[in-house]
Amino acid sequence: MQLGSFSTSKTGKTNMGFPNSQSLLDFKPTQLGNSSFLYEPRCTKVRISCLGFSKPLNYSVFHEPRWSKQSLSCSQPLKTQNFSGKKVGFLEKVEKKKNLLSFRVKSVMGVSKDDVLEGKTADSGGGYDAIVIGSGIGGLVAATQLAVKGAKVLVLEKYVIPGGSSGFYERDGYTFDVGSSVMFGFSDKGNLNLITQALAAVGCKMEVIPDPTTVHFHLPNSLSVQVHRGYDDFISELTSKFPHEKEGILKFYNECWKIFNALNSLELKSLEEPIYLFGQFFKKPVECLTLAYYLPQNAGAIARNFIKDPEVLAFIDAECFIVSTVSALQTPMINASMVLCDRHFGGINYPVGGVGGIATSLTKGLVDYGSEILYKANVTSIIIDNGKAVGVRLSDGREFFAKTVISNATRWDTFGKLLKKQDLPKEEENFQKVYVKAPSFLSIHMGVKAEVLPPDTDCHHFVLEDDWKNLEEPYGSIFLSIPTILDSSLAPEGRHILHIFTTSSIEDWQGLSTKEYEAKKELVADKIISRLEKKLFPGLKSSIEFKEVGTPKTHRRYLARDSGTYGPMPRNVPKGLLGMPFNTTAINGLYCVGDSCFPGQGVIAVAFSGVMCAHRVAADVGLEKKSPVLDAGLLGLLGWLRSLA
Ligand SMILES: NC(=O)c1ccc[n+]([C@@H]2O[C@H](COP(=O)([O-])OP(=O)(O)OC[C@H]3O[C@@H](n4cnc5c(N)ncnc54)[C@H](O)[C@@H]3O)[C@@H](O)[C@H]2O)c1
Ligand SMILES: CC(C)=CCC/C(C)=C/C=C/C(C)=C/C=C/C(C)=C/C=C/C=C(C)/C=C/C=C(C)/C=C/C=C(\C)CCC=C(C)C
Repeated sequence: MQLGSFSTSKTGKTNMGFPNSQSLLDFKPTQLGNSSFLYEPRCTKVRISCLGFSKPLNYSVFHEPRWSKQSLSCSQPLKTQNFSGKKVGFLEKVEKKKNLLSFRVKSVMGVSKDDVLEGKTADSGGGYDAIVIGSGIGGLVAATQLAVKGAKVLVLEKYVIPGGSSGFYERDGYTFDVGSSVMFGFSDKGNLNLITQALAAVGCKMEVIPDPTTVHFHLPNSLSVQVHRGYDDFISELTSKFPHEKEGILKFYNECWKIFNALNSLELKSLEEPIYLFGQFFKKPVECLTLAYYLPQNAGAIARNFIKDPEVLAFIDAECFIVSTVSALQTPMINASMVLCDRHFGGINYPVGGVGGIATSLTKGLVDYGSEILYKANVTSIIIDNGKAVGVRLSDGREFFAKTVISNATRWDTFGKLLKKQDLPKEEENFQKVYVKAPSFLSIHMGVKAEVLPPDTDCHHFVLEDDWKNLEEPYGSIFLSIPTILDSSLAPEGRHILHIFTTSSIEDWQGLSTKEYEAKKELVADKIISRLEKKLFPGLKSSIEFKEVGTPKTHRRYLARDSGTYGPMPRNVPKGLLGMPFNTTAINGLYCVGDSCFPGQGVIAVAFSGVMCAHRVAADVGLEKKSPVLDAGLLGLLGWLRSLA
C-alpha cells in the first residue's frame, strides 16, 4: 500500500495528501529541495532533512526495534515509508514560508507532531559556500583560506579529531604524531613557509623548535651522511665522502637552488586562475619561465647531467625517496628542489607539543572565522544535480548542501567511492594511467627508556643497510623519528618516543585471521626493531616500555585512504609535475585538495594545494576576481598539457 505522496501547489505550499496525490518526483528541489527520510535502527525516530536545511529533524514516532536505515530522496515514491512491511509514519503537511519549513508528521499510531525548521533555501545552497570533505592539512588550509576571504565553510571529518595523517594520538603519557615529524615550510622567512602562513592567516602562531639535522642517513657501504641545517655544512660533509664528484654535486644542488629561489620569489596562489598567473608572469618573467622550464623534468635526469658516480646518484635517490617514495628518476625536479633547499633556507622546525597542534590550531582559526567543522561525519557520497556537485550525503543519512564541494579524500576515494565508479571522467581515467597508489606504511610507535639513545642522537634517521637495490622494496628502508629529542614534553620523564616506519602494501595484510594478523604484526615489527638495534641502538628491545604497531589496514581505517596509500606515485617515468592535476575536476562545482593534487605528497605540498584550491573556489563563488573567458582558455590549455604527460 502506498501511504501517500506530496502534492505541490502553485503557491509553493506542499501538502501530504493521499491516496491520489502526486509522487515525490513532483516535489521540486527549487521549491523545497530534496527531502529524505531516515529510519534509524533500534531508535524511535524518523529523521527528515531537506535540501538546504543542514539540521535534520528528528521525530519520535513509535518503537520498532527492527527498523534499519533507509533514506528516501525526492526521486523515490513515498511508499518506502513502508519498511519491512511496517508502516512507519508519514509527512502529513509540509509548508514553506520564506526560510521556514513547517512539518507535521503523523505516525501510523495516529500521533501527530508539528515542527519548524529554519534555514536557507536550496537556491542559496544551505548558506555554505563550500563543503570540505576531510580535515587533513590540505582540507583545513583550503577551508581556512576560504573562511578568511569571507566564505562560509563546513568541514566534515570522519574521525574524532582533525589532521588526518598530520593528526596525533595519546597513550600512557605519550603524544604520538600519526605521520612523520619532519616539517618543511614552518620558518619565519620567505614565501614558501606555507604552514606558518596558513596559521597566521587565521591569527595563530605556534612555537617551533629548530632541528639541527633534517635527517641522518645510514646507507650501504657504511656511508653515513648528516643533512645539517647549514647548507655549507651539508655540502662539506657530502663532498668529503665523494671528493671526486665535488663539482657535479655542487652543480646539481645549485640547480635546485635556482628553482627554489624562483619559487620563493612568487606570491603563491592558484595556477588555474589566469588573472593571477598572467600577473605573476608579468611581474616575474624570468622566475616563471624558469619554473615552466623545469615543470616537466625530474631530479634523477638532471643529476645525471652532472654526476657520474653511481653511489652519489644512489644517494640522491635516497634523498628523493624519503619525500616521494620513488627514486630521483621519478621525482619531479620542482618538488626535489623545494625540499632539498627549504631544509637549509627556512630549516626543519618542529612545533612544540607535536605536529597535531597544526591541525588543532587551524580548526580553531576556522571556527573563529565563523565557519564550522563536524566530526564523526563520514561522507559516503557526493550529491550531483544536473551534472553539478551540490552537496554530500553522510553514512547516517544527513545531507548538506553548498555552492561547491571540495574533497580532501584521495582521488581514488573521491572518484571510486564518493561518486559512482562507472561515471569516472576521462580526466580521472588519464590520471590513473599516469599515477598509481603508492604503498602504505607499517608504523611502530614506541616509548623507550631514554638511556638507550647515545648522547647527540639525531632526531630523524633513514636506514638502508646493505644493498641499494632494497631502497624501494617493501620493508627495505627504515624511517625513524625521535621527536622527543626536540620536545621532551611529548613523553613521560626519562622516556623517548621512537616512531619507526617502512613501506608496506595492503595486499601483504589481507586474508589473515585476527590471530594471524596480530602474529604477523609482531613478527614484522620485531624484525624491523632488530635491524635498528643492530645498526643504531644496542639494547633497544629491552628498553621498550610501550609499543603499538599499525599496518596499511590501520592507515586505511583511520585515515580513510584507499588501501592506506601514502598518495599517488608515477606509474613510469613521469614528465615532472606536468601530469599532476590541480584542484578543479571534470565535475562542475567539485574540487580536489590534498596529496592527489599538484604538487603531491607532503604537508607543505598539501598546504600549497589548499592555498591554490581556496583561491580557485573563491573566484568561482565570487569572492575573488575572475574572468570567465580567460578561465576557459587557461583551463583548456592546462588540460591539454596534462594530456601530454
Ligand atoms: N612531512 C611529514 O612529516 C608528514 C607528516 C604527516 C603527513 N604528511 C603528509 O600529509 C599528506 C596528506 O595530507 P592530506 O591533506 O592530503 O590528507 P590526509 O589523508 O592527511 O587527511 C584526509 C582527511 O580526510 C578525512 N576523510 C577522508 N575521507 C573522508 C570521508 N569520506 N568523510 C569524511 N572525512 C574523510 C580523513 O579522515 C582525514 O582526516 C600526505 O601526503 C603526507 O605526505 C607528511
Ligand atoms: C601553470 C604552468 C603550466 C606553468 C607556469 C609556470 C609556473 C609559474 C609554475 C609555478 C609552479 C609552482 C608555484 C610550484 C610550486 C611547487 C611547490 C610549492 C612544491 C612543493 C613541494 C613540496 C613537497 C613535495 C614536499 C614533500 C615533503 C614530504 C613528502 C615530506 C615527507 C617527509 C618524510 C616522510 C620524512 C622522512 C622522515 C625520516 C627520514 C625519518
